[in-house]
Amino acid sequence: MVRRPLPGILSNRPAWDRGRDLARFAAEGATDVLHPVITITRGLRRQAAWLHRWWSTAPRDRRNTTLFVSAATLFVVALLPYGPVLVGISLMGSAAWLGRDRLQSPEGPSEAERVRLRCIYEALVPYLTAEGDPRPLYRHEGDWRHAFVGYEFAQGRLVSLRLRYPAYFTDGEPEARARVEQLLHAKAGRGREYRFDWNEEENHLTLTALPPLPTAIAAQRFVTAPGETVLGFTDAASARRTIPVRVDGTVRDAPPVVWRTGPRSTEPHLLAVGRAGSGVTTLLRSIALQALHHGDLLAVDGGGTGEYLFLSGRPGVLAVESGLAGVLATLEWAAHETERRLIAVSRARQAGRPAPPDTRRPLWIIVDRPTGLCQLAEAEGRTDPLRLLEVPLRHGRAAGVAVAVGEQAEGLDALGSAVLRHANARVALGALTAAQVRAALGAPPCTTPAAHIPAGRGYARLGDGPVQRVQVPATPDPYDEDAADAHRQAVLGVLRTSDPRTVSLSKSRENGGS
Ligand SMILES: Nc1ncnc2c1ncn2[C@@H]1O[C@H](COP(=O)(O)OP(=O)(O)OP(=O)(O)O)[C@@H](O)[C@H]1O
Repeated sequence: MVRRPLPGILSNRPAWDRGRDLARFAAEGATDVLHPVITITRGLRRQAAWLHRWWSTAPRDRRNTTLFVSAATLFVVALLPYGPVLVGISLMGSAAWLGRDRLQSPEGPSEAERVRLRCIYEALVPYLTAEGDPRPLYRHEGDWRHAFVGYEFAQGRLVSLRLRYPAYFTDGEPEARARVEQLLHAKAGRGREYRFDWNEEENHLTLTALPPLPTAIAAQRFVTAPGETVLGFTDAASARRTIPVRVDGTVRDAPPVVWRTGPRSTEPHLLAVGRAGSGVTTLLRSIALQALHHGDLLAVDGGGTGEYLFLSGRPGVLAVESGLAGVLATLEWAAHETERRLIAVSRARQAGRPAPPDTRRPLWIIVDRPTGLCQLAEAEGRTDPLRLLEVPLRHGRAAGVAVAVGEQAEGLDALGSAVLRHANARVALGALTAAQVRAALGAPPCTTPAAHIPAGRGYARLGDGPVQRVQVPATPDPYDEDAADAHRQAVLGVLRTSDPRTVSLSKSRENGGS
């Protein structure tokens, strides 16, 4: 009888060799048997990670809506016959699909990406190492994997990088941060905007390449409550909510920067600064259009360019002035009106009555480029227009008067203390230096400058809040023939909807009236 040979692992090889083979054999067998479980677990983990990422970046209102819809769907499914079983099977199926081995896309960075990461690591060595550190995180020929805890590339370009830094790095000093940010900006690829999030508690820095903000949103009636004004649109991650906007004939959600005015506002007045042609007038025009839905408006055109003349004679527009005499008369009236409202409101409050109706409609004072007029007033020995603006600035909040001032960045110092003290909603537009943005907002810009800055692009800061990127909606002078026709028509469309005569006419047409 022929004796069959024993399997290799049971042959007369050394005992330790056989032990190792047995262990490998058992591990391979277990992996084969448990493969579906491992795949599904990996898929579930990927689903959970995706959900966590979405949850931490989505605006709160969207999270609440999704939570509500999911809970309602689960409730309905639970009532259906076999509903929970079917949901379980679908979940496992999608987890198995997500968790499959993706052999085509090998884990880890490609050779070119590894070279890029190593280059960034080496460049950071002089900035993040201190003499005497026995185990430096950053050292020449060191391992970048210990320092870079997360990274992402898209089409060969770095789009996010999360790095650790030693606890002794002076991350509280703006200059030290700026040095690291400048270096990363250069190494990660110029031409894009980057945001840097410093986590001082955990000694982590996250760099994120930001996509440009959309520039296609034009003037329109925004879905806001009374007292809310949309200054522009920002990143989804830094907005608390989204609002529906019409863009090229379709409606989509966009995250707005909303400025609140009125008696409970902590930033009742606004100051916008920018370079020439950066879009300050456009922002003030956009504010004026929104103001007309609920209030009355005074417009002072200090530049005398006639860019507010389209507002003259519209319902709710009390005056549009550009000459010094007219401006002084208008601002004097505004100061008296503020005092009158203040007295009326205070008397009503003392008598325990609600504020009288003639104080409730907000009054808006839009002042574009006042410093030129101040110079003129001084030369002619007349009252300083900014001095007349002090009463609305000081008492406007209680009296329902909101002031929005626009000025060139170079004229910031000439604005006077009342504007700088009371106008706490701030916007800085155009290609300003970091120092100019800091002077305008009281805080540095939250991103590196973009290579191309479209008109209406900049930063906004409400009070002591965070600095946000902002893109002002395109709101040209409708009589400006150089502006896009669609944008001019959009402005005229908003004016029509805020005209009570047009609104009542269209309502009566809808009701079949003549
Ligand atoms: N958000 C925007 N979207 C599209 N175009 C804009 C936007 N903001 C401004 N523009 C365009 O840029 C040009 C300059 O805008 P604007 O007059 O508002 O700037 P400014 O800062 O007031 O400058 P100026 O000193 O020339 O008055 C205009 O042609 C305007 O239509």
